[in-house]
Amino acid sequence: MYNRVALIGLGLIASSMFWAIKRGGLAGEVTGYARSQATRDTARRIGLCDTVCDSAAEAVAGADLVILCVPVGVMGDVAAEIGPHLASGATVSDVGSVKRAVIDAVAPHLPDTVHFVPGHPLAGTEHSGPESGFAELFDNRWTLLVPVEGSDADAVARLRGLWEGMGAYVDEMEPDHHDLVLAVTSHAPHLIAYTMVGVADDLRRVTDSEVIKYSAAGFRDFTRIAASDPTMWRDVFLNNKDATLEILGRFTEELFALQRAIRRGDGDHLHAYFTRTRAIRRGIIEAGQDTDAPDFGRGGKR
Ligand SMILES: NC(=O)C1=CN([C@@H]2O[C@H](COP(=O)(O)OP(=O)(O)OC[C@H]3O[C@@H](n4cnc5c(N)ncnc54)[C@H](O)[C@@H]3O)[C@@H](O)[C@H]2O)C=CC1
Ligand SMILES: O=C(O)C(=O)Cc1ccc(O)cc1
Repeated sequence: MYNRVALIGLGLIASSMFWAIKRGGLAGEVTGYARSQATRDTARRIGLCDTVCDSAAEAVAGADLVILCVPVGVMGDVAAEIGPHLASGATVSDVGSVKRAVIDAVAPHLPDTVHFVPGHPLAGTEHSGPESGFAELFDNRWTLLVPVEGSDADAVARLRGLWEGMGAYVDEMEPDHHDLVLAVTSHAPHLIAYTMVGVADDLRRVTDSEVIKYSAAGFRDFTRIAASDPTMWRDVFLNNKDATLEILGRFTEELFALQRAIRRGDGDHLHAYFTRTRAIRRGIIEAGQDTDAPDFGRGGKR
């Protein structure tokens, strides 16, 4: 599908992309670059990328697809570094969890001769680094492509084909809408998990290790999410500030209302609220929107 793909930043997402590209035979050659020597050494040792380059400029030279797989806060710096070395007609994409800030940071550094098609795979784990990737990460998960004004339709279609080849379902979305949707579905939930684990840690003196020993599914999931990479998540919140603050504002209002219901013993309020939220989960399943369901994607449910 592409002759030469360059992956910049060799962590969870880039390494998963590499293994998925190899699994599907989707590119002639894959080059890679990471800022730290240690990451490049690890990548070479485990056979991650056909060629690991010692500079970003070298990695992107002659590539017809370049994908920025670095934390959101450094996307602009990396774009400035590679801009002068991009091949004419190449597509530049990214996998950042935030889209508007990345577009604003990256676009000014790209020459007019390349196509910019931002993207975001809605798939990940709490692990990071070059050894954490696996070919199946994107299987049956959504990837959102977020074309910018003037994005070339052929470049978008070709990139869609690559993601589908890596096992993903693909949709397109407008950048600000993406950031609001992700604030609800991913960014605010991560912050809530971080907070809950922080609260448990503050209580450590009182609870000793019982919180960990007896943690039921809910808290266990929070600890998994709260183990995610601190640099990545710092950058997500600093770069999706408005949407995250909007959602957290609504969240705290609802939380206060539930808190008051508990204090007042208002069981009706609690029961009505939990009934409504249960219907949302059932709605996801009944509408055929659960990508984990065995028949998802068949029978026109997508
Ligand atoms: N981890 C996850 O679950 C998901 C992450 N993303 C997004 O994907 C991107 C990458 O995330 P991960 O692969 O999880 O991160 P990671 O921490 O596993 O890897 C990031 C890589 O970028 C390198 N790097 C950092 N600064 C750099 C620079 N200035 N120049 C070159 N390389 C640099 C690091 O050395 C590392 O190899 C982020 O923008 C994140 O928001 C998207 C979907 C899921
Ligand atoms: O591990 C999890 O539960 C995740 O939520 C993974 C994830 C993290 C960040 C993204 O932008 C997309 C997916």
